[in-house]
Amino acid sequence: MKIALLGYGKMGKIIEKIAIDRKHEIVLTIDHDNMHELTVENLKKADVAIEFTTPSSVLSNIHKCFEAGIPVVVGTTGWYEHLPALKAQHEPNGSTILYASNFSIGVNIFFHVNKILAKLMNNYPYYEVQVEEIHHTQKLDSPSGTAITIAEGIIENLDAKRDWANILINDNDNTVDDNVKNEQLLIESHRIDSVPGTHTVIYDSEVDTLEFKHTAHNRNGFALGAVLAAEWIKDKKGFHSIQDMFNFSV
Ligand SMILES: NC(=O)C1=CN([C@@H]2O[C@H](COP(=O)(O)OP(=O)(O)OC[C@H]3O[C@@H](n4cnc5c(N)ncnc54)[C@H](OP(=O)(O)O)[C@@H]3O)[C@@H](O)[C@H]2O)C=CC1
Ligand SMILES: O=C(O)C1=N[C@H](C(=O)O)C[C@H](O)C1
Repeated sequence: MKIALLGYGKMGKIIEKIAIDRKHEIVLTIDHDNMHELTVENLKKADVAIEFTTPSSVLSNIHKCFEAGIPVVVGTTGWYEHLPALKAQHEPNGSTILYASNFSIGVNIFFHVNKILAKLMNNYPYYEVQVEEIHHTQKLDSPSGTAITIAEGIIENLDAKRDWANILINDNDNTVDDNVKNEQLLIESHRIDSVPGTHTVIYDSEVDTLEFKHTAHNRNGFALGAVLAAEWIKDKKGFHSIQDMFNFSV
């Protein structure tokens, strides 16, 4: 499969290696300093594009891929508020995209179990729930896309929570935000050195604490998931989330 790589940072470089190991060919690599090469003509040389850039560039990159008529796998986070409008405008034209706040298999299992756990916790209202995410200090968006997906999974299934609120906590800052209302699910974001991504759902009561946690040891799981997604989407049409690719059952 011929792949166009949009974004050649921490993720782009690992994706390149895994794609080559899986016998794919990288026919175009776009980074900040050669953006002029991101043309419809160049994109048409690829079967699929994989996009891991920044929240401010992702939308225009998606539009370029749609214009070129190639499917695009999007890992960039921090842009999902534009998804409904993008879908309404482009799905009817047969444009193809697969997006995920997290491509790792472990996190997608986590998403699934998180929903089941939230439903169960309706029976135990004396537990207060909170989401915590920890990422490296270069991360541009907060809360993380993964934390938002986790929060949405809880809000869909736990009657006590209606929406989420975020606080970004700096090292050694124990500020508690009084503005978070009872019916809001708190997402606490921490930025520490080079942490690849840690997410925890915490149910706390007076007598005990229940913690459900995913820790990424490195970025390889995200990158492999993105290449698998590119293989999956190559001959499909329309708007897909990664849930369409995974089919969990027990
Ligand atoms: N869904 C998932 O599983 C995962 C998602 N992510 C998300 O992916 C995104 C990228 O992460 P990461 O690789 O760690 O970030 P990096 O900052 O390491 O890489 C982003 C790269 O994109 C480049 N870039 C900036 N603007 C453009 C543009 N217009 N076109 C092409 N390239 C551009 C940057 O160049 P320069 O530095 O010169 O500006 C940089 O090299 C983030 O949004 C992150 O949250 C990350 C890991 C997993
Ligand atoms: O920026 C990152 O690094 C990551 N971003 C994604 C997110 O926002 O959830 C996925 C992963 O946690 C790493």
